[in-house]
Amino acid sequence: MAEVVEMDVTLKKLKNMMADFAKERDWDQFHSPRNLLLAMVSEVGELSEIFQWKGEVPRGLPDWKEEEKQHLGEELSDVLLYLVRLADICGIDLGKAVLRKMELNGKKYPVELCKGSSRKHTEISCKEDCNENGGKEDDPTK
Ligand SMILES: Nc1ccn([C@H]2C[C@H](O)[C@@H](COP(=O)(O)OP(=O)(O)OP(=O)(O)O)O2)c(=O)n1
Repeated sequence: MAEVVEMDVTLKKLKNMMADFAKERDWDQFHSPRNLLLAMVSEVGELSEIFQWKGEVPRGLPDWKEEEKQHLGEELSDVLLYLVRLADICGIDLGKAVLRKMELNGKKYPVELCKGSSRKHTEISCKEDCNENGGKEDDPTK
């Protein structure tokens, strides 16, 4: 098995690694936005297959064999790598975008309204919880 070099992983490093990987193989021609999106979705399918028919599984997957966990890691990695590459090819700074999105998520789901509830933000009750606009607006960020 190939030796795995331990190093700090950043989105920027992964982006550069994927760019080098494609360039070395003259694969830039295949890495179009649509192709990468389809490749990522098919890897999501492979990821789903691992969980298919197993029913709910406990967190940490305590009963899974090492090979099964390794396989899971491989499929998760494929999804991540294609996602990083797709963002790059589309000219999206994924690091910047994800930090901005986390900030938006925090505003959309304020702790005081959402703690212990899995309701979608459109279902958070404004009538009881933020009645400044007569309950007309469901989205607390607007
Ligand atoms: N045109 C391609 C083909 C592959 N890869 C890279 C990104 C993924 O991490 C991995 C995907 O390889 P495969 O398509 O061979 O998929 P799997 O590794 O899942 O193998 P299999 O489909 O046989 O299970 O290789 C890539 O960047 N560009």
